[in-house]
Amino acid sequence: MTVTKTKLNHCFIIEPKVFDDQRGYFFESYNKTNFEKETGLNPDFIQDNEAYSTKGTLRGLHFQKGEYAQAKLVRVTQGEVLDVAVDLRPDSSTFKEYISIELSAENKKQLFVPRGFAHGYIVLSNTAVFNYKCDNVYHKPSEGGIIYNDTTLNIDWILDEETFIISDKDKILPSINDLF
Ligand SMILES: Cc1cn([C@H]2C[C@H](O)[C@@H](COP(=O)(O)OP(=O)(O)O[C@H]3O[C@@H](C)C(=O)[C@@H](O)[C@H]3O)O2)c(=O)[nH]c1=O
Repeated sequence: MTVTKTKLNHCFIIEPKVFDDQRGYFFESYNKTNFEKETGLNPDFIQDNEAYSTKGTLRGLHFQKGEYAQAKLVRVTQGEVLDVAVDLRPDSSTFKEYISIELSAENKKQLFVPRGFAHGYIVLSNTAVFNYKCDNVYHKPSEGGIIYNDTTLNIDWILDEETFIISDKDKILPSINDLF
């Protein structure tokens, strides 16, 4: 696997080594030992999630607060998304900055999103299956979020906003400056 730093501290892009042969391909989608060696981090992943969405679906930007904060290792197993991570750690030199990266079943890239970040994605292909590992349990009362069209972040979600499919709860999230 190859691990590449992003401009956000502790947020890494992971590219697995893929073995192709006449049958198809094989790769290790997660290897704890190599992950820890290459990133210097040791998240204890305890939950795996999967979401299916259609084109234009935008989920985010989400986080869990306090003791229920979650780090996530995210990837796409069918289709393509634009994935976004926002640094919400006030003591970080990249506080209120974000990165975006295209994750797809084809490029097999993964993004490690640390605790203290907001995370979201939009589906660019007709459909997509999104998979991720979390190092903390889901806890609804601890949910928090930032509105996808936050004017401070000014994220380019690539697709036409009129086509976005967004949950009612995500349409009324606060701005980053309301939170901090
Ligand atoms: C995230 C989650 C949701 N649920 C339930 C709650 C709800 O009834 C249903 C759908 O939940 P949501 O609308 O919050 O799903 P979704 O908008 O896909 O939420 C996810 O978005 C991405 C961007 C993330 O980063 C994730 O951490 C998570 O917040 O699934 C669980 O049971 N366990 C979970 O871990």
